[in-house]
Amino acid sequence: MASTSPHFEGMDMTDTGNTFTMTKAEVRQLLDDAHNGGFAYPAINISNLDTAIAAMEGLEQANSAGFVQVSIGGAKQASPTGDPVEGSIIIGRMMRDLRKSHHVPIMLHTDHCHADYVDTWLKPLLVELKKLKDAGEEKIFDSFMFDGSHDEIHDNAATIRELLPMVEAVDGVLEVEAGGKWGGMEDGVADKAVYSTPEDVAVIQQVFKDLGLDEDDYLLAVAFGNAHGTAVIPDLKPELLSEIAEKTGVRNMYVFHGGSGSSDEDVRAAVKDGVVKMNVDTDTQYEFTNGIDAFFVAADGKQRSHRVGKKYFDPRKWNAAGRKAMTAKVAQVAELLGSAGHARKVTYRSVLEPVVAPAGE
Ligand SMILES: O=P(O)(O)OC[C@H]1O[C@](O)(COP(=O)(O)O)[C@@H](O)[C@@H]1O
Ligand SMILES: [Zn+2]
Repeated sequence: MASTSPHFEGMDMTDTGNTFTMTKAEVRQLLDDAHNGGFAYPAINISNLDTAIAAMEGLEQANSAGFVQVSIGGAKQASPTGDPVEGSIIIGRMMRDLRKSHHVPIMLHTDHCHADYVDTWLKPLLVELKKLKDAGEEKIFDSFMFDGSHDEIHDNAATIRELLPMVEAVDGVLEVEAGGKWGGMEDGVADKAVYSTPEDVAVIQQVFKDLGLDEDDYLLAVAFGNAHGTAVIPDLKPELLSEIAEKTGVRNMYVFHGGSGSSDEDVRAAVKDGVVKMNVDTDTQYEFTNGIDAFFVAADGKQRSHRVGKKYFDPRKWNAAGRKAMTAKVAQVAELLGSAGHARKVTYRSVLEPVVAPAGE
């Protein structure tokens, strides 16, 4: 039944009955906005309260929608026992609460789950999230990434086939990767650039088609010479994205992994060639820590004095400096990606309202 979105002003769409948080249909709408508008969303990795606030504040300041995401490393860090499932839920609930203080659409995402972690992270997490959903708890994550790019393409496809119903069951969107055959520089596996092929992408597209989904229902990372971390990117070929779209006959919702360290020119070219989401971790980590570093340089050693150094050694003070520097970087990424100024106005359920629906809602 067509009705107005509970969260986006003036948006006509199918009402999924989910009055809590962003629906899958709304995520799809945001991706469509980016593709049609020729821009991409920042996807910022976070690992704690301060980095989460910095990511969300940066998006808000830029008036940009975006993704805030947690990797397995971030999730383990957030768990007192180092369990990534527990950590994802802890940090996911925190992110869900934090975004309610903002007015831009913020999608909550779990980042890179390699095939090796599917059984210990993504699958058990999806099982737990379904239990929480069935108990009436407000949705936590909007999307999930499975990275099967290290596997042979049909093994990659088989895992996607297994995961999709589990992701659908929690109203989520799946991000997948049709990488160079064995991963490569993009995932820190090899030291040379790798490139996805239209044939590999077609295998992945078929999995979704078979399940009645189209290319706007999922996110697709491909290897086009990109690299995670601090690696320099000498052989980026953004034009490969357009080429694959043309050869496979569909536009694809492309994701740029390892956005850090890319030149502005390369990023703009990738967006022009169809990227709608760009992951950034290393560059925002760098800004956060450098903000803190500058704070301590200015403190000039006073933080070591128990008697006079309180306004320097108080963790709130130096974390605030890191947060401020990272916020500015996130806003800058949104400007570069062109998403700044394009956010739909969003209304989240208040953080003061219960996260478990009263019976009958
Ligand atoms: O393992 P970490 O440090 O949490 O970060 C990993 C993440 O970095 C991102 O690729 C972003 O890449 P950059 O760090 O190169 O910006 C994520 O997609 C990736 O999974
Ligand atoms: Zn990747």
